[in-house]
Amino acid sequence: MASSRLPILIALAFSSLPFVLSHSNRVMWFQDFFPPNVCPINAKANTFYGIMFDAGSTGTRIHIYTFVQKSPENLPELEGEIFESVKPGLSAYADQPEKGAETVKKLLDMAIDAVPPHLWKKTPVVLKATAGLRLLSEEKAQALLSEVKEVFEESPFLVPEDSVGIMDGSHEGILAWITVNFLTGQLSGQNQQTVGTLDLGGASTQITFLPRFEETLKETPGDFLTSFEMFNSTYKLYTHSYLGFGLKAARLATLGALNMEVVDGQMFHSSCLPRQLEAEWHFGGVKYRYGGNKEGETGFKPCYLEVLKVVKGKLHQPDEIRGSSFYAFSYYYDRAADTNLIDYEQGGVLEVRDFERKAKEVCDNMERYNSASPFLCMDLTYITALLKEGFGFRDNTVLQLTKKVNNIETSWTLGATFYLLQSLGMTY
Ligand SMILES: O=c1[nH]cnc2c1ncn2[C@@H]1O[C@H](COP(=O)(O)OP(=O)(O)O)[C@@H](O)[C@H]1O
Ligand SMILES: [Ca+2]
Repeated sequence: MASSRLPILIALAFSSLPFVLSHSNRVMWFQDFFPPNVCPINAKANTFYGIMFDAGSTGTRIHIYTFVQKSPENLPELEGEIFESVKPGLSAYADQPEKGAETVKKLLDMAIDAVPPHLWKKTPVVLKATAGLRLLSEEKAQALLSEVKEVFEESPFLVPEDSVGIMDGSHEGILAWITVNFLTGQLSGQNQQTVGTLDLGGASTQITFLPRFEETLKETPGDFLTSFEMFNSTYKLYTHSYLGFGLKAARLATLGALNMEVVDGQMFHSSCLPRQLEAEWHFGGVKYRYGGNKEGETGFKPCYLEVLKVVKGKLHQPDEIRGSSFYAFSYYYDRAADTNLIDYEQGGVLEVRDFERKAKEVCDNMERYNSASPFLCMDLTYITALLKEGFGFRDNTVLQLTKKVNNIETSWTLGATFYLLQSLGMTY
């Protein structure tokens, strides 16, 4: 595991996050962990762990973070991460919650191997679900979550209150922003130049940035702005999570199948798909049949018009972002890597117009790209439309495509772990 030696500098809680414990709780926890007069001396003795599950719409992932407290007066440092994932996500087990929880158990077994036994009881484990569970009925989502809670309670780890739940979409954006800006060193020291973040999941998408202009704050709807404190600064972030605008939900919307009572055998067509295609697709526990326009048009132009209906006028467009550059990950990264716009391991820097160029290339030569994924044309066209017509980015807006920084995944889970540890008094 590579050591990134990054001090945890996230010190305070969101007023809106339900993570705050009483002061007395915090002190107790801390005393238990580092009893007075028994100051840990070697690095091993002062290592601690945090386990955060991301129950995403397309997969479940475990992030096991290792931290080292070098000395009592210094802030803990992030030492590394163990990451593993399984597909499909919990929402695919909407009708078999026990089976869904088994996938979590398999991942949790990794943590049993990774965390030394004497620290199990002091290692917190938390699972936060995102858009996949948000889209399920309350009853089905709760059934899944309570099975997961049971798995946690049967494990040897520390199970805090609220250890299993559905995360608010705005927290998803803010926590990812904290992760990226922490990993890139923007949250410490002087001359902070924070970067905005774009996350494209399967079922929802988030945009988050720190507005620089008073004008942006004035023209932004109140529920797109969240304040929180870190060190002695207050950050007022612009963030929004658009449910139903993730890449896979957008496929359904483009096909006209999103939120539809799908009749058995019903076929959905699109000009974004290879003409002769006829196939089935399972998403969120529902089976969809889809195919190309056998007789009608196919290719980039008609596809863009179809996709445009999904995004046009549906998203707030802050003027300020047109000239800024953003970090983009998740499906932005995956689709850019799939089409060699960036290196799969290294990531890279792109402009919005690169996605459009690639979308044209793929959509106008659909049969050639068919083998990789029949949805490649639709996905790239959606990304292009989302960036340009949805958020209002310019053709030359720069995107930094990133999967990992210092060998740590760029995921909201790290930001969430900071808050978890904070709430347990393991950082200060
Ligand atoms: O920690 C991570 N590392 C790498 N990729 C991730 C991680 N978390 C999410 N992803 C990416 O997120 C995308 C899927 O989104 P997800 O399943 O989280 O949907 P949701 O956010 O709408 O619930 C995929 O591109 C997947 O590779
Ligand atoms: Ca996600």
